[in-house]
Amino acid sequence: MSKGKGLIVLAAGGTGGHLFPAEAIAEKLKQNGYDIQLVCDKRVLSLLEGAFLKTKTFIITSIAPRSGIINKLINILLLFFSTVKISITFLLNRPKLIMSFGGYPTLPAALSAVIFRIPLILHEQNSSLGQINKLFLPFAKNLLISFPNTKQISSKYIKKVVLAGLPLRSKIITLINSKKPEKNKKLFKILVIGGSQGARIFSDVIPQAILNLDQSLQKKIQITQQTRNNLIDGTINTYKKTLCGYQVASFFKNIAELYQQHDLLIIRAGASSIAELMSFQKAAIVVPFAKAKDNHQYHNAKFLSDNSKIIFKEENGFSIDWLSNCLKDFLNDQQKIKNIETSYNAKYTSIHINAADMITNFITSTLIQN
Ligand SMILES: CC(=O)N[C@H]1[C@@H](OP(=O)(O)OP(=O)(O)OC[C@H]2O[C@@H](n3ccc(=O)[nH]c3=O)[C@H](O)[C@@H]2O)O[C@H](CO)[C@@H](O)[C@@H]1O
Repeated sequence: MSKGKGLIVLAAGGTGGHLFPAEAIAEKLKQNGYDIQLVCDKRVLSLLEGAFLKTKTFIITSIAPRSGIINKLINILLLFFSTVKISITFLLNRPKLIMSFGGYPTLPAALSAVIFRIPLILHEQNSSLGQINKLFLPFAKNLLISFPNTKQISSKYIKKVVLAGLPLRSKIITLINSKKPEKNKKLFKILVIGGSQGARIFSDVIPQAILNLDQSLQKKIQITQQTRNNLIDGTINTYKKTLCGYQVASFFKNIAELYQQHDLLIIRAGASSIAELMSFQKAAIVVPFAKAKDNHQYHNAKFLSDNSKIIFKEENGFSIDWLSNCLKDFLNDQQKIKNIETSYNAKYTSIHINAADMITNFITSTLIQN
């Protein structure tokens, strides 16, 4: 039973890219006296932290989304059962509002919201509208978008669309607003992040590119790399052949400190990574995941490269030779880092920093109007 201002359900699943923006909103809504419930799938359970640690969580059942008709049928059946279960909890708990962050694990909560006529607000993290958000847009009260000119939104629903930005967790905002640490002039620090799940291409290319450099340049590099569990040993084995300093792990919880401490980021173009990069205004090489649905990472990276001088490199051009030359250029002229850091279009550098407050106010006023 709700003790505070009422219950709000947040639906997010699949990856950190969906879960972390929801966590940022949960923090704010809790501070504002709302009770929160989370609907997610089991793939993100290991990522639950902060506001979600003490939040009632409803786990929807599904299997990994693979191609093949049998897999699809099983998933449809499991999603149907989850919808029935969630509908029952909605009947018992009567949430005031459902906010859905897209991805198929949000389907049961969004569908239950439509069935019981509970106000539904959608949040789209990417520069291109995802399938599940597209499906529910006709029924939703509003669609909050993270980037201007988000693609794939039918002009019929344009009045529902509000540019809100991508909410960042408070532990990240605190560091964005804090004093930058002094730069270590002797070392060139590189941070490699492949989204919440790591990226194979970074383990295939980056250690070899560093090995290709002269030893005098290798010595100047300190690299912190996130990669998949099964790639950690291979990645470390190549770094052992170089003279660079290295740290390799499958996930770093202190991501904001790492952004602050490093000179150059090599990252995928997941929406949260892009929003964090824009907010920290770091030098970066951005390599979109070519198989992302509707090529949404390409569009995220394109928006960023249209509004800064970051290096936008598609997967097919991200080769060992190309990266060795690129790193050589940075090591020989570190002014290049400064040039990128100062190139961000000021119009968009604070949008994501303010997004959690903006969205919380939006939800509060939506509830007052109802
Ligand atoms: C492969 C894929 O399709 N990924 C999608 C997924 O996000 P995915 O989780 O891959 O990527 P995002 O960049 O959106 O989010 C990653 C988040 O994890 C954090 N992080 C990452 C590594 C680490 O060691 N520590 C850490 O804290 C990052 O700071 C960031 O907040 O959903 C996003 C939102 O719909 C999409 O834009 C991405 O394209």
